[in-house]
Amino acid sequence: MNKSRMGEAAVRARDLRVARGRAQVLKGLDFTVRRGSVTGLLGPSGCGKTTLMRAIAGVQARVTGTLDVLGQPAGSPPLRHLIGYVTQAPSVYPDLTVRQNLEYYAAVLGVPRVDLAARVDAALADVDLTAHAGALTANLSGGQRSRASLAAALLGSPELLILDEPTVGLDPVLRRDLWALFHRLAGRHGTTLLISSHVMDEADRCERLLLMRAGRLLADGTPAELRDRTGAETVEDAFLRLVDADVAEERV
Ligand SMILES: Nc1ncnc2c1ncn2[C@@H]1O[C@H](COP(=O)(O)OP(=O)(O)OP(=O)(O)O)[C@@H](O)[C@H]1O
Repeated sequence: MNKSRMGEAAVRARDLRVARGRAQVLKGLDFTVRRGSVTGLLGPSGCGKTTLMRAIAGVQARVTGTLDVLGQPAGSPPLRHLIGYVTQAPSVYPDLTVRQNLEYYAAVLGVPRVDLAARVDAALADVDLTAHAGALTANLSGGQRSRASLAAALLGSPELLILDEPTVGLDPVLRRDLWALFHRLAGRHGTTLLISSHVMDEADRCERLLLMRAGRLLADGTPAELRDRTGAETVEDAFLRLVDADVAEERV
């Protein structure tokens, strides 16, 4: 990415609302995600993280308000090649090997034939799957399969990577390595990463945090700011205090 664009908004939401079924699932969110940053999206199960990610990726129906992504309205066709979205469900084909999957996705993404093998090798190395390149995807563990999906998303060198709980089911060493990869992508390529997680100790690995509860944004700031604001020692405690305060306010 052009360095001069760092610091611009990768995502800008104003009064963002989403209805699913009869319920209002996102209830008027206002936030900005800076280009080239690693932002964590945290909150209890069902608070709307996946819905928000789907809206940003342009695949969510019934979105109202303003939602600009990389300077264009979410869902605009040119954004398709600029965004990598890795859902919680692996998107790789079980009856192909890992390498065949990546070759297929590289071809779909329009990677030139001469670059294809090198790109696939780099993506395999990034997610630590080189040793499993020839394995049938059906025979991988759950964590290996989700890393194969992540490798597929990396092939297109997206400007915005949206990762829905990418570290679920991974051991601490792999989690640490993946977080190092996320920061490398942001630092070296200026990629913007929006990463959801349930795991609060991962919050400290993010530059910025968006804390959600029940379809609303509870807090938006750096881990240090959130700790200072609440007087808590950990982000987990800060989050719990913010939730408790929010629940108490609702009861009034
Ligand atoms: N297809 C759907 N139709 C109707 N409501 C839905 C649908 N999918 C999700 N919801 C509701 O929308 C709300 C937000 O769900 P969402 O999946 O965005 O939460 P989440 O924070 O990502 O949860 P988790 O951490 O468990 O993945 C929930 O109350 C859920 O029940």
